[in-house]
Amino acid sequence: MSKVDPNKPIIQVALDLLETDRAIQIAKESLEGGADWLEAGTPLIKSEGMDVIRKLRDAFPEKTIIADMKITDTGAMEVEMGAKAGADIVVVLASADDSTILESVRAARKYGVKIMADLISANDPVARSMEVEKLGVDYINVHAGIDQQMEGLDSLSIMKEVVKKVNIPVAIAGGLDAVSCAEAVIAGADIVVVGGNIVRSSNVTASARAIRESVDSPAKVQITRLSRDDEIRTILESVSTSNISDAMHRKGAMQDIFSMMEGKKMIGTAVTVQTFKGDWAKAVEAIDEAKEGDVIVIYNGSRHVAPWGGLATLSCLNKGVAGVVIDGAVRDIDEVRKIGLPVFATCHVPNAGEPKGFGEINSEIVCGNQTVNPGDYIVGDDNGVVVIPKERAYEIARRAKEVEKTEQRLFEEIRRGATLSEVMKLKKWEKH
Ligand SMILES: O=C(CO)[C@H](O)[C@H](O)COP(=O)(O)O
Repeated sequence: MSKVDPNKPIIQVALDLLETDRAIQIAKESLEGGADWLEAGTPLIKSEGMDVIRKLRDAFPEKTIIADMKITDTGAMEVEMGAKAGADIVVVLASADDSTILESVRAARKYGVKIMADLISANDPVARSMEVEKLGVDYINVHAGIDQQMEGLDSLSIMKEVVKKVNIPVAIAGGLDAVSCAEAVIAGADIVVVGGNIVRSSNVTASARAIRESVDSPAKVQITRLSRDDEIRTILESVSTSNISDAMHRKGAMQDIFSMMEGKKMIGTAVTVQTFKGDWAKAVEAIDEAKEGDVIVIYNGSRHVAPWGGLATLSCLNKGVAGVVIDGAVRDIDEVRKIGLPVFATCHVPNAGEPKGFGEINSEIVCGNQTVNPGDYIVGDDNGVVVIPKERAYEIARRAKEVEKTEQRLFEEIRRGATLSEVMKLKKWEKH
């Protein structure tokens, strides 16, 4: 049964998956890495029903099992379901009505299980944590939900307040990794709830072990703070344009624009150029406006006359510009390739136009059939180029990272011998 030793923080692995057999396999691997408690995540319970709790209980008779049911109503009935299926702890939303929390607590006492109250989306989480403690819950979970995390909410600052106000064990959840787990433990967390950074890892055991080491020796973990822009760029470095397209629900990919040099990745913030067939003045003037780490994004609209070539590419390299995207043609492709700056364009041709000077720098443009504003994040690789609106850059980067993690785990399962349709249970998830 569930106990919390103040000197040994608990790692609760959140099995946010869709299939029981994969959940059991990943649970085994995470236990090997040092995880303590197994949580049947909300998506897993919705996908497989309470039977997943029964199967986890059969597979891991000695382990503490949490049913993350996020109960909002009919507290007694749902706690009974969780308890009878074999859970030790049942999760109730702290934002549920007091009557639901009280009924959940009463049923928990009757069936010999504990209640964890999840503060996700609670209006005043610190005040609510004190109220639910009085209502009799056994644990509090300070939780930034997965969608909230993607928009930058983190649970640590709230948890630091909650631990000062309640006497019951406090869990923390929401995108935790080895570094944030260490910070949470230093700040007083008794339980760290980790989902994606363990269960979507290609090496679940190693990821769980890294969390184990960090919660057991948090002082040894190096904590670095990045600016938001650096954080976005660091995440975007580790994902592909395909991952980003998935994260954007297939929006954002430029049409008919291709890498002119295979194997070169580009990440940067847009300096936009609107110009006209072959007029290269504004395109070249934009190099002087660009800062290090920018990408020059040009609408030129001709496949036959290039507004860009080798000399402009070399000027960009000198300024630290991250790359160039042209809805139109590029020339001097041999020079451009030698220089090595990432250039993406519709095609390459020999013809240059004239520097007439029509057009504009840093206005909204359409490039590759996508709207691009100055400052939007532009990512290019061998798949093509995607535009991420600057207002959603952090969120999309985080979501793309989740896509990438999920794919890494799928690659690992296919490497072990399964086919893609087996891993994804395609037949089951075809539309009914
Ligand atoms: O309950 C959840 C989502 O509502 C997750 O289980 C919890 O947030 C932990 O997962 P992650 O570490 O991926 O955020």
